Amino acid sequence: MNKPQKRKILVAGNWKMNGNLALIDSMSQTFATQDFKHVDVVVCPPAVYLSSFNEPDFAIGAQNVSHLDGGAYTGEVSISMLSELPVKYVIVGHSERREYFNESNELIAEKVYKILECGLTPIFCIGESEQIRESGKLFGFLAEQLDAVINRIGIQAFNQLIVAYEPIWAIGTGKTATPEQAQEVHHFIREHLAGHDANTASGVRILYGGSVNAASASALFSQPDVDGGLVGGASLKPTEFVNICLAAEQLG
Ligand SMILES: O=C[C@H](O)COP(=O)(O)O
Repeated sequence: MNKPQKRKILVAGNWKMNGNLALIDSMSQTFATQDFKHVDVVVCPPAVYLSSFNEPDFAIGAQNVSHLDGGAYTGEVSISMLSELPVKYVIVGHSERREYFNESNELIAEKVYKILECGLTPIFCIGESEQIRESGKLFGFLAEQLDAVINRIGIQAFNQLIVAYEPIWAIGTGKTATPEQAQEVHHFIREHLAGHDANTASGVRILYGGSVNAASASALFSQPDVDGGLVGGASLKPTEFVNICLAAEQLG
């Protein structure tokens, strides 16, 4: 099924704390031979490499930003600093930030606010652990994550951001959600947003993340409410990542 025109498929590669100058080189060379028209491609390298790409074929995203504006905060990077770089997107709320750096729903909502205020596009991640899913609290848990942003900024924030649904049990495990599992949750997310504003809900792009690879991409991205992917491990392999983007291109 083709996506509505306004929901162009987006494929974002999140390198996490991986990669080096050699990977930037080989990724750029691999993409230089491609011409994607029906898919937006984003590469999110570690912060030190955000200025190292000279690649017109994909956009650049940061993996994190501070909620603070500037000052004596060793190690932090502000949104105004990112906005001086060729950065269009910022991942926010990734489960690894929530778990290892204690980022709360409220802090994440504040970061989303800062990113939007500066005119960049948040890739706002939500997702549940296996334990939450098995306890039957899945939808309530995801609703809380969404509501933190709605309460801080309003539903209109979702006109300018991208949601990424990443079940934690599928991240880096090789255990991809089935297309049906992904669709069920993406549909819930869209319905939840529609409870606030139907028009906003129908336009928001919702990516799936969790062990996406070239073999699983097409079935996932062809689900009616799945508008692309946030790809971790497979985005570190240029040919595999291009093949995921090609699968998306064919659905466009
Ligand atoms: O941000 C990307 C996700 O955490 C997915 O990672 P993965 O594709 O390695 O499972």
